[in-house]
Amino acid sequence: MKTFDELFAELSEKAAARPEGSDTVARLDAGVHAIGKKIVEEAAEVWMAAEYESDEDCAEEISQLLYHLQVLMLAKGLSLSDVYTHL
Ligand SMILES: N=c1c2ncn([C@@H]3O[C@H](COP(=O)(O)OP(=O)(O)OP(=O)(O)O)[C@@H](O)[C@H]3O)c2ncn1[C@@H]1O[C@H](COP(=O)(O)O)[C@@H](O)[C@H]1O
Repeated sequence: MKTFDELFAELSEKAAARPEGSDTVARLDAGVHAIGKKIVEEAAEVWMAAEYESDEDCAEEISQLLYHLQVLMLAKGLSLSDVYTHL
């Protein structure tokens, strides 16, 4: 288990080190347009899970949406504080 901040730190390291076989690196290389489409897809899956699936499935979909939002933040060069300042 990891926190939002811990995942962001891990993904930031992946983006910098670009290890072989990293899904995150491949998604960053695909660009903002592809990442944005994935976010819309994951958001829809969160919605459907919330209405029709178990709480556990819904929580898993939410985790995936958070992951893809972090990938977009990295693609855009946004930090956690850039986002947190608006919370
Ligand atoms: N938390 C996640 C995470 N959540 C979601 N995903 C990706 O999002 C996908 C979920 O989307 P779908 O359910 O739509 O699955 P899919 O249809 O196969 O998705 P596509 O690959 O076709 O886009 C998963 O298959 C992963 O590719 C994640 N990929 C990685 N992480 C974490 O990110 C870190 C770095 O991962 P790597 O870059 O792969 O080393 C690790 O801690 C991982 O656990």
